[in-house]
Amino acid sequence: MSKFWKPGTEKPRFVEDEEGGVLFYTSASSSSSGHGYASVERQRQRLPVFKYRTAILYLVETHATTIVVGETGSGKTTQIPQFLKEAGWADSGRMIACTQPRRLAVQSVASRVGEEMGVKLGEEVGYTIRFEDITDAELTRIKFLTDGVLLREMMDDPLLSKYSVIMVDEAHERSLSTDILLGLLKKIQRRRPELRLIISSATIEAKSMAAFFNSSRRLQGRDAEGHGPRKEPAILSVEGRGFNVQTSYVEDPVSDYIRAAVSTILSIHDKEPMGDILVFLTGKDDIDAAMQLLAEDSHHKNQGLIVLPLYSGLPRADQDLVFSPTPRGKRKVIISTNIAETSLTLEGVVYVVDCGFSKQRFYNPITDIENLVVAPISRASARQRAGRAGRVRPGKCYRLYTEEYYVNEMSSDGVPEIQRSNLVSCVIQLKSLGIDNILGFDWPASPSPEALIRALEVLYSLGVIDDDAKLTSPTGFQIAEIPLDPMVSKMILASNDLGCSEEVITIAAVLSLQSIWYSGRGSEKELDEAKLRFAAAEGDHVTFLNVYRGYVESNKSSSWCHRNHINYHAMKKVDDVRKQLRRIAQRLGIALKSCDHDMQAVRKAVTAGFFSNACRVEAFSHNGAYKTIRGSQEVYIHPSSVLFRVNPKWVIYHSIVSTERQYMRNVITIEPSWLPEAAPHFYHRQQLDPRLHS
Ligand SMILES: Nc1ncnc2c1ncn2[C@@H]1O[C@H](COP(=O)(O)OP(=O)(O)OP(=O)(O)O)[C@@H](O)[C@H]1O
Repeated sequence: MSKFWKPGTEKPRFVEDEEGGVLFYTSASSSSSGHGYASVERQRQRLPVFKYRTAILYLVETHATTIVVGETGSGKTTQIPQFLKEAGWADSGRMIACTQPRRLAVQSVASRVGEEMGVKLGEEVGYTIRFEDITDAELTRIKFLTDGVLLREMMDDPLLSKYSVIMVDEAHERSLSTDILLGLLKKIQRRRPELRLIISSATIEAKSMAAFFNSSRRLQGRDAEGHGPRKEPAILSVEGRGFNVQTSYVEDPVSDYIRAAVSTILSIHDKEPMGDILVFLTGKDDIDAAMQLLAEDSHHKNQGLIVLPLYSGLPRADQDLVFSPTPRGKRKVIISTNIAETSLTLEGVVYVVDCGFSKQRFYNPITDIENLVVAPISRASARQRAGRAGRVRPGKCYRLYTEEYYVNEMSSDGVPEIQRSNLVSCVIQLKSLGIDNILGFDWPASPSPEALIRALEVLYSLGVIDDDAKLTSPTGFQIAEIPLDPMVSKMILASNDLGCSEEVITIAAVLSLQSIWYSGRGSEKELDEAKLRFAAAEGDHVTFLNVYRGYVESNKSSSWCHRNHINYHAMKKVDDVRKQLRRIAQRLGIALKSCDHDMQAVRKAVTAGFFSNACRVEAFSHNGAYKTIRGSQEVYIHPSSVLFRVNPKWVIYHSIVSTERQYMRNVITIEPSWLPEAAPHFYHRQQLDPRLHS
């Protein structure tokens, strides 16, 4: 039976892995970071992928699809787009695209490549992520972008005609957008034989990728005259990795990975030479808890540590701190979610601490609930995490799980996101690109028919598709054009008739961020008090409106935000997203109108989009339990909501997070009679009436 490490009793003890502790090797010697072009050029030439330059260019020239397999740190992301540019693939106004599953990776890889090429970011090298476009229509030749943004670009340019080569990076991650993209790119290739695809993937996935791109008979060989690229994919394996990363495992399983991570950090700081530490935990709550524990360290082993969080909703200024050089004599500790798992190079990082878990989406089509659940990572993820050390010098990785668990129990790859997600956004995207037979679409990994049917049902109820499952005009086309979750887009459309588009656009902008509150260490009480100053009886959405109004009345002042525990950078982002959404709304013919204080209009607009997330409080519940109307699932209001402990009878939630319970985040009160009005097919009156009288 496994032994468990008890927090506070002893520290986790590590053993090196049996292969001599060496996961990665290189012939290159350690180097410090390069400043100036010459040293950057030397660094480029040391990367394993450099030796394959000619082979890569030959394969891209002669094959429609090239799958490049290589270890993390071999230089695929930063070098291949440059090789292509140097070889002329971006001449005559053409462009090279490189997609990433994560926004942070897009930004950081683009700035690295810009630096290596000695050009200003946004000119020859640029990037686009949702709501942020740092490219120049005339100048940009290499463009980094999220796979989701490339999918959006297809709405205006279905054949992606401005790109000569599209590199889909980190394809093994099997993100939802990557899988949709791969299916669509395969289709585009038939219409544009001159388009070249490069799929960069970890070893295990390469064969299935090749099989996918090879799976159509029509794709084999060259054209009738023997011209053009070969249509069956080429696979190139890039041998060689970054620097040595010595891996250790705990001897016995740990029962509390946050405490184990903190004592590992302190022990590295105590015993190991200088070098930054990157710690992988699962989410902001974990990160806050670990930061708190580090701050409380009574033995003062934390002296000289600069502790920084890293997660997807973090404001840009805080993100920049993570990438900034570590002051002399100090050691940075970056505590991150899995957003730092792939494609990132954090120059100072020598040590990686991996808790072995991440937050993952799981959608249940029966209950129609998509949860973010803390679940074990795969071996592929663990290797990616270890690969964040050893990028510019040798490193060490401390895994907070046993080697036995890593070898025998951890799954080799995770389940593709498409098989564990709500598919509403995915279906509308395909529909808007004219793909009507969703069930027959050529997916790299098939989604479950139940999830597809659920998505079609919700889209039908939203009025996005008609009886023939085609996009409705104008509603369906309008919703597809707004770069937001279709439910949020529907809420914006509904606000037109309800005369509250200004308010609803503000709410949509706030919901597009993770949080607008500033939750510093030990300031939970002050944050709760600040929230009370804005709290609205109608719920969180209306509270956001109060905050935004206050922000505008303060002349968008940073000190006002500071005083009220509101994140100033988040508010600036809200303003920015708001401006973009207002422009889109105007283009779609939505009148920009304010309803002033008529919050019923706002609540009805939210209901129009989110009717499928309606819940009713349990009649005899003393602990604030709710039941979802559609799936009869037990859910609770999240403690961060202004309606926590208020427990109004009928509510609608924006999303669910699962910890020990299923918690509703961002909750608003509604009248039950609005549900059948908003979605008559979804809610029949008969279904609701008995509950109304209970
Ligand atoms: N910002 C940076 N500062 C210093 N060196 C960097 C930076 N970005 C990349 N490098 C160097 O380039 C190497 C290759 O990075 P690149 O992202 O191209 O690798 P990769 O093969 O795509 O790996 P991954 O799949 O992990 O992203 C890094 O290991 C590092 O040595």
